[in-house]
Amino acid sequence: MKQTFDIGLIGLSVMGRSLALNIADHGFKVAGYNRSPEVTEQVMKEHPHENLGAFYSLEDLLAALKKPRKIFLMIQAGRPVDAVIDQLTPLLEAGDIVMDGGNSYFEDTNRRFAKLEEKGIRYLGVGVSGGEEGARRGPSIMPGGSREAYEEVSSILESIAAKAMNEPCCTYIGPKGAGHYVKMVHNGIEYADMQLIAEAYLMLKYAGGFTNEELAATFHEWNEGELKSYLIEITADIFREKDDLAPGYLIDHILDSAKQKGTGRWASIESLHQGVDISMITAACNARVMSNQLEQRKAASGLIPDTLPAQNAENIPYSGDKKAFASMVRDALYSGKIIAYAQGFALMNDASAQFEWNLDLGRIASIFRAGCIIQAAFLNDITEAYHRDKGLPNLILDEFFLARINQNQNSLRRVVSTAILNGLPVPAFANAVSYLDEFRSKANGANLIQAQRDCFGAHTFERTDRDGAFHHEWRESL
Ligand SMILES: NC(=O)C1=CN([C@@H]2O[C@H](COP(=O)(O)OP(=O)(O)OC[C@H]3O[C@@H](n4cnc5c(N)ncnc54)[C@H](OP(=O)(O)O)[C@@H]3O)[C@@H](O)[C@H]2O)C=CC1
Ligand SMILES: O=C(CO)[C@H](O)[C@H](O)COP(=O)(O)O
Repeated sequence: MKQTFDIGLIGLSVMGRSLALNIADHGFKVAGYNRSPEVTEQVMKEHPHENLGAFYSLEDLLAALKKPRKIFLMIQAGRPVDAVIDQLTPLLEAGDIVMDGGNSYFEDTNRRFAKLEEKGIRYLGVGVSGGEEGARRGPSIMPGGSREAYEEVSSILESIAAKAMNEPCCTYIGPKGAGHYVKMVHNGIEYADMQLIAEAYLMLKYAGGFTNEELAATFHEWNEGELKSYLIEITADIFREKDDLAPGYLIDHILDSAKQKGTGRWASIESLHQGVDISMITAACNARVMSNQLEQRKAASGLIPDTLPAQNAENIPYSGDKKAFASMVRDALYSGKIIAYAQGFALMNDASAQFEWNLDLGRIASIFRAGCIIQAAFLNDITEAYHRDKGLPNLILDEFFLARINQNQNSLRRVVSTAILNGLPVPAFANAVSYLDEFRSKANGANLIQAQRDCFGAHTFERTDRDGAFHHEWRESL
């Protein structure tokens, strides 16, 4: 068989077929393969393309690829990736390049990288974001692993990536699993951003009495300013969608219980390992978990009133000025968003040091500007913040974001207090305030924790007035 294909794409489900067609559109010849042959047949029937060829065995697929062979896996993360790598390995040669574009756990990517490196096979863990539409028209791409291998596939990946200010939203991230790590944090930020938007919706709907049309108009207006982003844009449109199975709006017929595939949870678990506070991302994961407790929530809502009747009068959230109320929620959302992104970037900053990955956070922010789910106008501001200071330890400390936080923190506090007084759950907003206060406060109460630890376990403490580790014989003189 003639080796005429530039790249092999394994997995032709939603993401794989969209990427295959995107690559084919850019003039590269793509050899497509899917475990279930009927999927391949369907793709070829529904999306015929002069640069896309169908293959029904891995042997035939590999025989058709130019050397060194470039293979892109776009399959279910976890065991399937190991299974396919095991099938591919005996067919591969040293120098071939395997890329995993799925949402793989970065530690799995570290392991696969090392295993294939022993055989001289070059491995890239490639984070891809943008959903089906992004994959088809231009995703944000986060490749990590062998840099030398990246240089050989960069022309393909950079040509299919989204473009922001004429720059491809694709860059080499770092060694081993760094690309999948960054995708994991991207998804963690995605969870927090979505949770903040959901909480803003709760506030406007239940505290402010906004109708779906008013919600749509408000979110559309927000999308014209600093909050401009893909998630705000789709949210605005979601409120306008009419139901096709029942009267009214679709949003009001969707079960109040959110699913997750796990990438946000990985970010949260990893933050505990690393010792970095990403409380808003963790809160967003927990909010989805709690939303799944439908039976218990139903029982509890009948048992626990949202506010004490005597206090109801004080809890009236606003005077009736919907514009002013929306403006307060908007400012709170913007502050919350800054803090959520600050947490995600702080986690990556720490990983960069701990794993010696030398992550370029400014460049990472710049590839999030288009193509991905968290694409937002303010990623330009994050990019600029890292241009001002490459080693910025926390985004909140950048002059631009500091000014915005100081301008809007009052709205954030008012939204959280209004929500709490009215029994509306706002875990992401509440964690944003707590994080800010823990970050800015001169006193966190940790001196008392240290005293307790030393008292019950002689764990020692440091002093404010002299160096060293001290132990005190507590309660002896009492
Ligand atoms: N959907 C999305 O919006 C996004 C998805 N991703 C990630 O991209 C990857 C692909 O996602 P998506 O397109 O949604 O599809 P799925 O995650 O649903 O995966 C389906 C694909 O995996 C293949 N597969 C599953 N098990 C095996 C196996 N043991 N051996 C070989 N192939 C197997 C399926 O083949 P078969 O048809 O034979 O079952 C099919 O091609 C996932 O890792 C996902 O997390 C990343 C960004 C966005
Ligand atoms: O990777 C993605 C976007 O970048 C997926 O859309 C994301 O995995 C969705 O995650 P979950 O199902 O956990 O909400």
